[in-house]
Amino acid sequence: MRVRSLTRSFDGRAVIDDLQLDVGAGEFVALLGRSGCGKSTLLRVLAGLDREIEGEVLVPRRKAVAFQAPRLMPWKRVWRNVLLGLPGRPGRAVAERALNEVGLGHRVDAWPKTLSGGEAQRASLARALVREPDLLLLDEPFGALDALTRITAQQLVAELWQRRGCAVLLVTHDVEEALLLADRVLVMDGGVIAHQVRVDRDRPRDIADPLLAELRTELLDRLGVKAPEPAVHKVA
Ligand SMILES: Nc1ncnc2c1ncn2[C@@H]1O[C@H](COP(=O)(O)OP(=O)(O)OP(=O)(O)O)[C@@H](O)[C@H]1O
Repeated sequence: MRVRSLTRSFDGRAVIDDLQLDVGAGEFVALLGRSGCGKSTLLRVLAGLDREIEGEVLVPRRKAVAFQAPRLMPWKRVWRNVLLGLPGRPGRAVAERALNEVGLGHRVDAWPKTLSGGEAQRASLARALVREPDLLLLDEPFGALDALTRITAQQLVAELWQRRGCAVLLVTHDVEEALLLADRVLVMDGGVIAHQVRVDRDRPRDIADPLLAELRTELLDRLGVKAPEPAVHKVA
């Protein structure tokens, strides 16, 4: 994926302002930035949902996006939601395969309102996967989940990425999540990618790893947040 001199303005104000970005095939990139800095705007442009732009955006034809809110149609069963908008007339088996892949094989016929938050997010991921994307765009997909569900969902995304080999661009507010998952972490500020770090570590990663701790401090500093002590997870 290649973005050159991208500008997107609202009411004469450039939210994205001459931004450059490259994401390699199969690369996992996380995007951080203060609230309102333009992360979602960038993702919408990359997803092809917003074309009122200047500049050059080259993204794979096969791409898929999942948002923080799963956006399932309440009047369609889960498997039909997964196939929604897919070209051709894909059969139920296609949806079943994707739902199995995200651990939701037992909820194929469920109605969306009967799903938990984590399950709905999995359904949303399945809907992205049936598109067999070369680029998966994730806009805070774990933002609304409780801590434990969130960790499971993060592991799932890591697994899917490794299995599928697609590039991922993950928008998140969580510096630790970015460091645990991504090859590269970007900080958006002033309408551009203002800073980036490479996370040169095998997976699974440990947030207590000194390199990650160092990068965490660097990123929090860039985000203008004073680094709190790392959270200690205790099991009683
Ligand atoms: N359709 C729109 N019309 C006018 N302004 C918009 C529109 N979409 C986004 N903006 C503005 O663009 C700026 C960036 O918004 P965006 O949602 O991309 O930020 P964000 O970094 O994703 O924020 P958050 O982390 O809080 O989700 C904000 O000031 C927002 O008000």
